[in-house]
Amino acid sequence: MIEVKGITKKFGRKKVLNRVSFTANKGEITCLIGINGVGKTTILNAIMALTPIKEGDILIDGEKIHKGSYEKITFIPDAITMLPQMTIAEAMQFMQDFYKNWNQERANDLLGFFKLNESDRISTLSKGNAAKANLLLGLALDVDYLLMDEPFSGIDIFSREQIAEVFTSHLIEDRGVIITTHEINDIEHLIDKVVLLDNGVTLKEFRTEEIRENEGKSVVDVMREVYRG
Ligand SMILES: Nc1ncnc2c1ncn2[C@@H]1O[C@H](COP(=O)(O)OP(=O)(O)OP(=O)(O)O)[C@@H](O)[C@H]1O
Repeated sequence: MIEVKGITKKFGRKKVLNRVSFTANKGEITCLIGINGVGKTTILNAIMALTPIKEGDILIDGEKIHKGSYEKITFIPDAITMLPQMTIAEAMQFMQDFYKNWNQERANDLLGFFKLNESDRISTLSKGNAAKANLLLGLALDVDYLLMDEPFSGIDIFSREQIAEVFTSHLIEDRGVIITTHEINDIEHLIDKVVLLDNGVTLKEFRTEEIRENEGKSVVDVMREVYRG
């Protein structure tokens, strides 16, 4: 389990996160939702120790996060970070050389799943295929937790659907996933848990199945209540 406990982050005088807390379980998809600029990426960066936090703790499987924790967790940014002149095959080779937990078998599975051509250069990929190649490079790592920043952002509906399918496939297995989004519609059915954020605080944290079964509400219903109420 990833436990984010009361983290506070300031950029200059601006407090972006104000004691944000939530948990994300292994084997589940947890979605951080909030409008642009609410601090979703900053939370993922804080978990990855890419940005220092002022207060609070982050625990992974009960232990305070430390250097060794990053063998268990990976961050998939919202855009591919490989050099544009690389082919997908070269990008995969780079990952294999760099990370000892690279899983070539899963990478090949993902190539087929996303119908990507490994001889294509990154610079020539459509937005949708670039997003898929980006996910492939992260999902092929053998880690217990995957953090994904806006994996559905700016791509067409068919690519979104194909990316959504990967979440219910064997390619995710029993790993824990945290994704950020401001568009919930396409992916509501995939999500186990939702964390609603606003003004640097956690407004509400809930399990989708519970609100569906107990209150007959969708995630969007709860969002309307919380954000407009
Ligand atoms: N390095 C930085 N220096 C100063 N301010 C920053 C920095 N990074 C982020 N911010 C500010 O912190 C706030 C939260 O940014 P963040 O990128 O975490 O939001 P977000 O919810 O991920 O937004 P989006 O949906 O647009 O990606 C924003 O107001 C942003 O301008």
